[in-house]
Amino acid sequence: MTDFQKKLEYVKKNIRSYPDFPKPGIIFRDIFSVLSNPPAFHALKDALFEHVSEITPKPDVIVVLESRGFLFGPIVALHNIPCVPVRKKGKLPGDICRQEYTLEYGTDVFEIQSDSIKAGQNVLVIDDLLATGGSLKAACLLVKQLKANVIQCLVVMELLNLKGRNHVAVPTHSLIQF
Ligand SMILES: O=P(O)(O)OC[C@H]1O[C@H](OP(=O)(O)OP(=O)(O)O)[C@H](O)[C@@H]1O
Ligand SMILES: Nc1ncnc2[nH]cnc12
Repeated sequence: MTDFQKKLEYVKKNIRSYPDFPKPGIIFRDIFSVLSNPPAFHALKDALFEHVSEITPKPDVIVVLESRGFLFGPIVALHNIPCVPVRKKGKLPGDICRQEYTLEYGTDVFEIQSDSIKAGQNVLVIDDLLATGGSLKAACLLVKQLKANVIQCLVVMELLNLKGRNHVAVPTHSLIQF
């Protein structure tokens, strides 16, 4: 096992799981249990940095998804990559693009500021978790509305049984799988 894999095993061990939350049948994977454990959070930060430093071409922009994506995208943005938020409806000022999407437990609307990404830029989309893929799919469609290219979607955790990556039309990487 490489040091990189050991780090991720350690992080995975520190993710608490809550059966039947927020609805019966769903196992909630609580990423905040990593943030409350500094060695585990450091290990995750190192793994994220290592992964992103190997992406070619280097992304021009990182798009982060509200709200738990906001925990990790800005850390990676410290590689000197501009960081742009995708937020839930009604929270962003100025001209916006909008995309409705479905979740493992509901529906919502994502928005991005129209001038936040330039046409043709290479974008890395970051979120905490891939479940059904609805959120990443919507984020990719928003980037497409701005005529930019998603070169990769990156998540900390992927729920393999939901096969969400089949709904995301771009290369998708997860650090930890359940
Ligand atoms: O692959 P999907 O089925 O789209 O699900 C994944 C999304 O669901 C969760 O966010 P949620 O909308 O619950 O919001 P939060 O981050 O604000 O808690 C999670 O943080 C991902 O963004
Ligand atoms: N099972 C799950 N655990 C944590 N966050 C989620 N978001 C969507 N599904 C989730």
